[in-house]
Amino acid sequence: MLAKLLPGIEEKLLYRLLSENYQAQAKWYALAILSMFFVAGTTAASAWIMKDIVQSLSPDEPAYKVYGVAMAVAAIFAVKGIAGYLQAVFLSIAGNRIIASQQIKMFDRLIQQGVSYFGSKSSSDTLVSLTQASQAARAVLDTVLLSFVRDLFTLIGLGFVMFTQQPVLSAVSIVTIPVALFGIKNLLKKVRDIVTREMVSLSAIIKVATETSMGIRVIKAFALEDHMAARMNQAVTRVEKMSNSIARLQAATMPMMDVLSGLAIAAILAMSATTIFGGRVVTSQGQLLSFLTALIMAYDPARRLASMRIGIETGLVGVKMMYDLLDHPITMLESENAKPLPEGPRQVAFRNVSFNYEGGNGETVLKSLDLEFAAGKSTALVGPSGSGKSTILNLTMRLYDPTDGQVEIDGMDIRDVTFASLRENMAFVGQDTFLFAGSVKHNIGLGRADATDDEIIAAAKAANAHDFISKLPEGYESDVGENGGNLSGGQRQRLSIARAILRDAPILLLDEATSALDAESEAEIQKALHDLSQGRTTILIAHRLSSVMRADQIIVVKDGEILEQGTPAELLKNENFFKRSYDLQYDM
Ligand SMILES: Nc1ncnc2c1ncn2[C@@H]1O[C@H](COP(=O)(O)OP(=O)(O)OP(=O)(O)O)[C@@H](O)[C@H]1O
Repeated sequence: MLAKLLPGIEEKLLYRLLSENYQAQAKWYALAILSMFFVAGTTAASAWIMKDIVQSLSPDEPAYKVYGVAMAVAAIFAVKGIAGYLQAVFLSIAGNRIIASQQIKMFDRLIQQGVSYFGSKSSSDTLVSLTQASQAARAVLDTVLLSFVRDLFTLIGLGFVMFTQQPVLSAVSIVTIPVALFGIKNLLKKVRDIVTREMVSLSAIIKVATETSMGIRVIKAFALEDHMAARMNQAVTRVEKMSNSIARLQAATMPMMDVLSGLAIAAILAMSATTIFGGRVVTSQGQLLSFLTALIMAYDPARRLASMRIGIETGLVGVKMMYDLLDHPITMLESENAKPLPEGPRQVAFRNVSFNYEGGNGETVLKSLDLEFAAGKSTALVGPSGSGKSTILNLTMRLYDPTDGQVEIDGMDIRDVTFASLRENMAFVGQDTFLFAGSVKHNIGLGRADATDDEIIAAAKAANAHDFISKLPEGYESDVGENGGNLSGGQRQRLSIARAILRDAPILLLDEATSALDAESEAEIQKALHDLSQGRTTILIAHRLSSVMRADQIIVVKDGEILEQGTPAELLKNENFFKRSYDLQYDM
């Protein structure tokens, strides 16, 4: 119904926002609405009582009447004050709950999304949705409620006072309403467009800020300070401009309403001296004062009601962003019939797998691959940069689904396996080691939720990390800094190896797991990883061929196809890609 009263507004969006949230916060909204009735009632009463104040001051009236009116005035304003306070508090409680619940809902949706979703959306847009959009949802609900309940009922109350006191003059003042609405309609057209552009610019500010914080080393090394400052300046200026435009549009309703009310009051005053049907329009001073007070008091709620659509339009831009995020189809769904992996040796196989990235350059990254990673054995993937090695690991972890064919573990299509079971069975160490905010212990402990302190220390020892951790100011309790910024690349890598060791999973995936280590540490960790890989199905990617030589099997991938395959010794026997790379690296 509301949407019908507000033609032109995105009805579905508004209806959905209202139906989902009013129900969830019904108690608080009911209390807020109840308080609003009191605010509306007491506002009308405070105008009505003007007549009694004037009349009670006449010398003919007895003193007790003056006391009575004085007490009534005190009571009306006390109730109005309390109701106003309660209305604001209840509305805020409901509003803040809505912000919190929408943020949680959005994050739940976000975290369920597959990796491809994050590739297609910028992190700054996501941040704007999480912060601004939920605030916008609250603002729209507040506007609708305040305007439709408090302002509308206040106006009805004041209109009642006006009509009962001065029917003819009230009829005259109503003439101004269509004029005001016509003016507002013209302002509305621009609002949505400007607010949308403001949100985009806001996202640009966040993007520059995040990039500055993440890439500060590159910025300093290449003296990009001015470049970044110019980008920030541009984004900030754009938001400033948009905000000013919105403020101008919103404020434009004020002078319009001011002029209209001034004209109405002047016309009414002039008319009060007029005679209609042989009698003066105004019969008593008290009634005229009541009427004028009601008219002046009606100004604010009328202005808010008139500009309500601007407020709603502004907020709905954010609400749309919020629903875009909430409604975005989950890009990686667990199958309805998904089951945990049964006991098994954990052989991994690619059956006729083809794959290309959505939003990639359109080229097929993996071409009808048939691969077998023997259970409990280690297989090294070798090949030129961009040949598809990391993509093979991505598909093994089911970060993406094959475009064609299937990936199997012990003969079971991994699309039929629960995510929990799939992840439980795998440990991964990548070239970009990511650490989370918190202590060293916390970061290693993420490998297995129930790990004891002793197990964490044992994993750190196995990853050759215990010595450097012990030298940190607070040992295992030391903070790693944002994305491990307090640690060196090699130290971060050792922590992520410790995390994988702790996980103790039957399938081990290593993507350049030792790339950030110096030769000495690398040799030690190679040994640790080699020990770890014993009895586990291990797939490792390494550029240094020394790491590869320990593998049971080598698969050479080029342009998404298998070029060569065999044990290291077998491959070295013939003239081939692997042999040439080997000779080049060892300068033979
Ligand atoms: N998220 C992605 N979106 C689109 N294209 C991608 C994505 N990740 C990789 N690619 C493309 O897929 C191809 C294979 O990349 P992949 O990372 O698997 O190669 P790689 O053999 O592991 O390379 P490197 O040895 O350099 O790490 C490349 O052409 C790359 O540009």
